[in-house]
Amino acid sequence: MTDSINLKFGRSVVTVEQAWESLVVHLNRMETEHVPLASAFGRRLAVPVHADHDVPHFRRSGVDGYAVRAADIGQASFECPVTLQVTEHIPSGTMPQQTIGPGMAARIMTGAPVPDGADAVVMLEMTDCLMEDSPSVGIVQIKKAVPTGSNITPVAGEVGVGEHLIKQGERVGPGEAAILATFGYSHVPVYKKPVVAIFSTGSELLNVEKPLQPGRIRNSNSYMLAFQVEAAGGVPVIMPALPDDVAEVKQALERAFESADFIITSGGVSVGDYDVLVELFGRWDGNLLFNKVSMRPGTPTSAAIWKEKLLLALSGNPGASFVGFELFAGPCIRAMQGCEQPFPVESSAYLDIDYGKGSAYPRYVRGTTRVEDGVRKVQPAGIDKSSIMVSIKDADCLIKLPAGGGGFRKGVPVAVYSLES
Ligand SMILES: Nc1nc2c(c(=O)[nH]1)N[C@H]1C(S)=C(S)[C@@H](COP(=O)(O)OP(=O)(O)OC[C@H]3O[C@@H](n4cnc5c(N)ncnc54)[C@H](O)[C@@H]3O)O[C@H]1N2
Ligand code: MOO
Ligand SMILES: [Mg+2]
Repeated sequence: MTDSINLKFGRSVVTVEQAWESLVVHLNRMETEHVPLASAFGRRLAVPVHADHDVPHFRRSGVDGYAVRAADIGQASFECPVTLQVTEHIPSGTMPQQTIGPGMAARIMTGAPVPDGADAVVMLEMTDCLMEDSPSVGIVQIKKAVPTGSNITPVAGEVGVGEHLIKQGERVGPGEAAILATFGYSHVPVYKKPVVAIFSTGSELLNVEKPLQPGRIRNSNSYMLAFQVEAAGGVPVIMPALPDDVAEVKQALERAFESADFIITSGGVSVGDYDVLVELFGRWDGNLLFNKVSMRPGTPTSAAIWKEKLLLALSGNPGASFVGFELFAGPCIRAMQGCEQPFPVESSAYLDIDYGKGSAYPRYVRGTTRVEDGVRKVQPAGIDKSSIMVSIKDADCLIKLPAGGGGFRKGVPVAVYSLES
């Protein structure tokens, strides 16, 4: 009992940044697996990607037209076109058969290999095709002079062999998919997604399908957290909500640790009589990393290691759970999949309202940004209380307000952490 009282009231506080440091050293990288490229969206690469060939790997025409020798058409104009002999037609995907000599041209399509001897391509609109009686022979009139190199992408003009293209740990999005496909990754080595068990604690919680009962509420945090897990790239597993019973909570967590890579709980971390996580940490046989963070909401956020796995215990108030997840759990899920910079990145915006409340600890206010006349402005997404659930949906960032007494005036620049959507 004395221990748990100490844990409740005698907690030593760490900063958000110190909490980050203590978390990263205890995170385990996930194993890797190969997934089909079409299923790799949002996954994190387990290897760096280098070019194993040049792009393009042949001299590529950028337009539909005629491949020519620029010197041959140096005097060409609409009034005085230059006539060239057409040697062949080159569709995309076929190799030219003939070298372009003086006085010759080849009809060529966008994306096709430029024949040897040619050093420019003239757009079709600048030409007149004459005597096109056979597919391979004809005469063309060129009505415009173009400089050497026109409309040709040289070999390696986009990417040279050996070039580093994507870092290990980067998330696969549309641009990465294009690169991976270009270099033949039909299957992509990625980190496995961490399986994240989500427990809400509290005897007041009703399952979502249950009718309301006096004094009881439906469990909303588990679903909110599950979607946050998905957005961060993990696999959420919503576990049955736990009553305020230490033995039951301990047993459920120990069982979950057998299959989950990471456990998140919400509720039961404050100083209340039934705050079970505090009781549990009081007799914890693992490593307690922190149990108080200098932040609002979520001051009693706690983290512990048990058998090399991480347990993050978030405050039960919905706003505190949401913010605690974004500051700590999301980064952990990203780091477990090799993300090099998993923590929120700070940018800035101008505060769009007076914010009256000072705070003993830095505040991480759920915020909504907008751009007006090119200026990024931000304001709280709703009533800024950690018990308020309904405005979480409007938050696209966290506004970081430093600790201090006086509040903040409209128009001051503030630090903002954008939330991944
Ligand atoms: N004497 C003090 N009381 C409180 C303090 C304090 O410093 N001294 N801190 C307050 C702050 S701040 C927070 S945040 C909460 C933290 O509470 P717990 O983490 O112990 O969470 P609970 O007591 O279990 O629940 C708090 C609140 O949130 C509701 N809740 C919990 N789980 C869910 C869920 N899954 N879905 C929806 N809502 C949930 C719960 O019903 C309570 O209303 O403590 C303050 N008190
Ligand atoms: O610290 Mo409580 O977690 O503000 O909302
Ligand atoms: Mg409580």
